[in-house]
Amino acid sequence: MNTPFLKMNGLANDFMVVDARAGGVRPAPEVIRQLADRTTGVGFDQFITLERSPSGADVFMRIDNADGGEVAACGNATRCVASLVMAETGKPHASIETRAGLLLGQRTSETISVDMGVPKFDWQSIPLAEEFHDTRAIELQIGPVDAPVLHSPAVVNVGNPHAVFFVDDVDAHQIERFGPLLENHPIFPERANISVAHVETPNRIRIRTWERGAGLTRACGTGACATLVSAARTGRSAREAVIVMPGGELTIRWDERDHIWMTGPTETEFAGTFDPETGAWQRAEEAAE
Ligand SMILES: N[C@@H](CCC[C@H](N)C(=O)O)C(=O)O
Repeated sequence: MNTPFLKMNGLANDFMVVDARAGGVRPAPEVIRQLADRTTGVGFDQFITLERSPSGADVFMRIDNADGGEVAACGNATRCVASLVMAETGKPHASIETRAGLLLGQRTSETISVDMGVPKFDWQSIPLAEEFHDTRAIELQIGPVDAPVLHSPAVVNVGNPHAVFFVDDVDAHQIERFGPLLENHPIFPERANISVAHVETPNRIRIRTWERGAGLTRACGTGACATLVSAARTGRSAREAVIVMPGGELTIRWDERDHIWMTGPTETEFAGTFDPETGAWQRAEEAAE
């Protein structure tokens, strides 16, 4: 049980972070699933491994969902990693390489801002299993054909695939029930993250997100980014808004260069050690007793 880790979160969307640059080891998928369990494991939404960047960025961030599947983007974790790198280097900025591309983070007073890159709207980039020329509202619905519960989502790739259903009340829908159905719908060959969004004002949107590979989370950074660009491109919101989630608020801005900026807090909860082979773990303070 000798591999150190940090337990961190961004608005209660939480992560187990391991530094492989310092000898840490990324466990096998079945051990990640075991560690993700909130009763016997550390409990988290994503497992984050920091590696040396082959492209000269400050760090390469590898992302595994709680189900053990590797994915290319994680907004809240990107802020947490940016915070760690800036503390390490003493610089007010950080470059983070991911499978979705190079992301730049910067400290802004008490929070962290990250340039999450440019959204992709074409159906092949989401990706979708069939051609849709207008991805602002695709033909997908849940419920009776003549009275669908949810329908016509906007879809976008912000480093990962998202579907956003615009509704009048995000708490009026059983996202725990329809989330898995939509996440695994055949229209999404790589599955998808599913959000319901209520545009309260052009600058304030409330969302709940069922995450691919993690389920219902308290916040989703890429979900917030996907929602903002989908609301703005359909004329429902401005290009900057506060996104309100059960775990807290993010400010998302879609700038004039088509880049999405995400700003919000990060938190380090505790340190610990674990065995990457067995999944045994303990908090640092327990080890000190
Ligand atoms: N919680 C993350 C999203 C993590 C990955 C997502 N579940 C996926 O599978 O694409 C965020 O804050 O963006």
